Amino acid sequence: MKLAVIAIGGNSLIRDKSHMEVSDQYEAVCETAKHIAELVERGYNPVITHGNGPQVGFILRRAEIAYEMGGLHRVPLVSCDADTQGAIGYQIQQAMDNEFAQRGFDLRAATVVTQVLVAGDDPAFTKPSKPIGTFYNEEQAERIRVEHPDWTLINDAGRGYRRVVPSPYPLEIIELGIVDRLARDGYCVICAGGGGIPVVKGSDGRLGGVDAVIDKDFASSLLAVKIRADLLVISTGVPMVYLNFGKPEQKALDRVSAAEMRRYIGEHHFAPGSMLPKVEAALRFLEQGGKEAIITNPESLAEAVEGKTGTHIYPDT
Ligand SMILES: Nc1ncnc2c1ncn2[C@@H]1O[C@H](COP(=O)(O)OP(=O)(O)O)[C@@H](O)[C@H]1O
Ligand SMILES: NC(=O)OP(=O)(O)O
Repeated sequence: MKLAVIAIGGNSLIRDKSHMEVSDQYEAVCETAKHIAELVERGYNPVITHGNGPQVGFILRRAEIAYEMGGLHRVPLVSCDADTQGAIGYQIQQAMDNEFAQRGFDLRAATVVTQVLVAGDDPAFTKPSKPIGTFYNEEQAERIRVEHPDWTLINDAGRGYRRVVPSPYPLEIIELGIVDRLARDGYCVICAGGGGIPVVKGSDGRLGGVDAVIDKDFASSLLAVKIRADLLVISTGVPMVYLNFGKPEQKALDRVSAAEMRRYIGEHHFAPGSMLPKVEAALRFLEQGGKEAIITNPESLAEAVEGKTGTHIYPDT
């Protein structure tokens, strides 16, 4: 069986502002699980990673409000990262197991709490860039700037304002050996949730958590390289990547070489913080031995793997 790393976007698990309940997310997870199971029918063992941008922001804010109101303790961002691995991992694991049982597959899902090593002196710690939590409109953003002068807000790809936190680059997946073994033994592994729980190594070799949110596309790309995956699939809110996205002359990309993609990056076709890291993550996988990367949305997964839709990126020949 071939190994496919499938990275599910945090935003793609939240359909819209009127569907923000945990049950709504579970519905989105179940829908995505169906499409991932279709990949098993096409000969792939899925290794599933997921984002946590919206969810980690909600958890952090909930804890801050409880602290501000008095009575409850603070919760560090790194603990919120770990919480998202448990909560989202639980939903994906249950949804995958239900799907496998219904289809009569002899396959089980297993979630691995995953730590990812980052550099303590990564410049990202002084330049917050990872959007988390709620999208705010202009008026709300103005109020937040006054009420929370310590927050950094950015305009997230024209979709609204969001709080940003440091996002250091993933260097090493601590539980890689376990993930690799489980995947090669035929388990459907869910790991590196939210890009992994960021940790640094002290001079004594001991690991310790740091407050940040790693980009799950970069972590997924590192994972795909290290487990020598046959395919990296980045599942997000759009069926394909576009040139001139959102403009009348928008053009979908179906099959492109890494060199072409690099040229489009230079022409600023991909929004930083949303599509750009996905394209860069795909390129990193291809530069380090990967044969194919696909960017598409959950409902198009099976058709994309069959080459009927999605954006397929190939290494330079
Ligand atoms: N050139 C582009 N082509 C397609 N989508 C783009 C492009 N530039 C920005 N986007 C936006 O990026 C989004 C994916 O980023 P995001 O929602 O942050 O990812 P995630 O699904 O990992 O949470 C798409 O849904 C789309 O709205
Ligand atoms: N951690 C992370 O990259 O999450 P999103 O995919 O939700 O942005």
